[in-house]
Amino acid sequence: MSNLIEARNLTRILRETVPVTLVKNITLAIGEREFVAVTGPSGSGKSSLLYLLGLLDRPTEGTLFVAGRETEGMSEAERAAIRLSTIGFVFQFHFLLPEFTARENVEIPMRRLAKLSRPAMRERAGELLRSLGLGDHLDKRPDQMSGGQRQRVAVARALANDPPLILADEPTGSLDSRNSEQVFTILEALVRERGKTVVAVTHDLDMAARMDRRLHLIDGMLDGNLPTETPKPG
Ligand SMILES: Nc1ncnc2c1ncn2[C@@H]1O[C@H](COP(=O)(O)OP(=O)(O)OP(=O)(O)O)[C@@H](O)[C@H]1O
Repeated sequence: MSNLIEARNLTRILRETVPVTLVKNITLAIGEREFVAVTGPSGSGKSSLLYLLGLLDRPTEGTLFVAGRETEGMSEAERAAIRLSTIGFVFQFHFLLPEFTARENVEIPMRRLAKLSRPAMRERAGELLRSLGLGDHLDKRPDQMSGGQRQRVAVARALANDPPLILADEPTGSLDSRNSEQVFTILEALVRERGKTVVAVTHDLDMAARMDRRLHLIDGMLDGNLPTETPKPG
């Protein structure tokens, strides 16, 4: 199994008047078809780690390979190209563009990648939304949908360019329990049925317990400095 992410001694220090260490000495590998939770107390560096792994931020020290490519010497344009094709993001808040329909929001990353024809993009956006139970909402704008529906549109948008890796920062953090469960089930199905790797920051320890692996952060460091392995079911 090849690794989608390999990080060695990843450290990120903010050079403020007083330096702030966001994450420190993180070494980890995440393979294909893994469902990984990032847990830890508030302020322990979970979001900071996810941003580094997603090439939204650069480490101060250490090396990071994403999909087999060393990222350190990359230009912003190269990093953006990898993000677009290899990584889908889901955040706590949906960040859909309010003036566009669900389908258009899902088409936007496809337009940026520009690999499909316009009709094929439209078709694929519709298929993705239907597969997430949103067939009746293709032409609705975000303000015409519920919170749970909007977050499912955000998941469809993350899948737009068929990336192998989905990074999610508290994807159920602003949802009620029923919608949280629905979004969790969708993320799980992305791994089990579509072969994606999902790495999700969560405060919800019950959810984390249902994932394959937990990366627990304390003060910016991995607990024990080793990923906690648990046997996979089956
Ligand atoms: N731009 C910044 N300037 C100063 N401190 C920062 C900045 N960004 C993050 N921090 C601090 O770095 C630490 C890690 O933040 P981070 O958001 O990664 O933690 P987290 O585990 O995701 O927290 P939460 O669970 O509350 O979202 C925190 O103590 C935070 O206050």
